[in-house]
Amino acid sequence: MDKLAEIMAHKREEIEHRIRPVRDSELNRLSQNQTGKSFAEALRARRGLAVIAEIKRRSPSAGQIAELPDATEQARKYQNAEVDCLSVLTDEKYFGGSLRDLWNVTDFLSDHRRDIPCLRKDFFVHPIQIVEAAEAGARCILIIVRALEDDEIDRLYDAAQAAGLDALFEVHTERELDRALEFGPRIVGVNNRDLSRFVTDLAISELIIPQMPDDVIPVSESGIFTPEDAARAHACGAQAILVGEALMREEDPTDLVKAFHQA
Ligand SMILES: O=P(O)(O)OC[C@@H](O)[C@@H](O)c1c[nH]c2ccccc12
Repeated sequence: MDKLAEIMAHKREEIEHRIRPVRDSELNRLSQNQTGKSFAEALRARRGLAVIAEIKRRSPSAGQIAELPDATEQARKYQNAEVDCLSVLTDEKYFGGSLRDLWNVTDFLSDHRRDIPCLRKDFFVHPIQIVEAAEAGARCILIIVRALEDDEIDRLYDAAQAAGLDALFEVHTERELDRALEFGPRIVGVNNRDLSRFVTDLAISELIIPQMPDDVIPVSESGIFTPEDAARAHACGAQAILVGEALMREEDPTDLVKAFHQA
């Protein structure tokens, strides 16, 4: 079994005991709590290349990246570095994150009156995870096209919209882009990393981003370490980059974020 299939199988099992029917009325109520910028608005507000900074302790491909007992410490660094959005990994088993991290981070941001929208980065399969995301203060969820059936994507995207959340559609091939576009996404990320084999190649963004229609916000994800990498992503049309490991490894990410913004 490839790694993504293994993670998805685990995720389906992990959430099984939390699954219950989720009504539109519940999602609509959640949408009323939201304040501040949406995820898409924050990306569009940046002139030049927007930066989505990820809080990630470890991953199946990189192994251990950072100890980080408290996710808000990293959120503070990212906030000071003036990133445009945050991505908080909430998967425990493979990435060492938790839903608690997301709650802590969004509490921290609102305590400091910082309007930085957060993505709940996890393997979404059921609308209950969208309820959890919205309750924890996320403004965006992730839809990994390769990992889901069409009817699951439909159900997740409908639920996200009912809850007032954006969805980042993640693709890795041209075929997956075509599939994603059927759903009318507003934000599409090209994962430069093949989640089945963990090979990373920026040429994947260079192939796929130019094929996106003008009304989507193109994001280049994974394997971006240097300002030159960011410039490559920007040059092929990315409006935003999603960066985890490179920023997690900086004692102070300010200079690197600045260089990414100017790439
Ligand atoms: O640490 P990197 O190489 O900068 O990558 C960040 C992000 O793109 C990556 O963590 C990621 C992209 N898609 C995912 C889906 C699930 C978990 C993680 C991911």
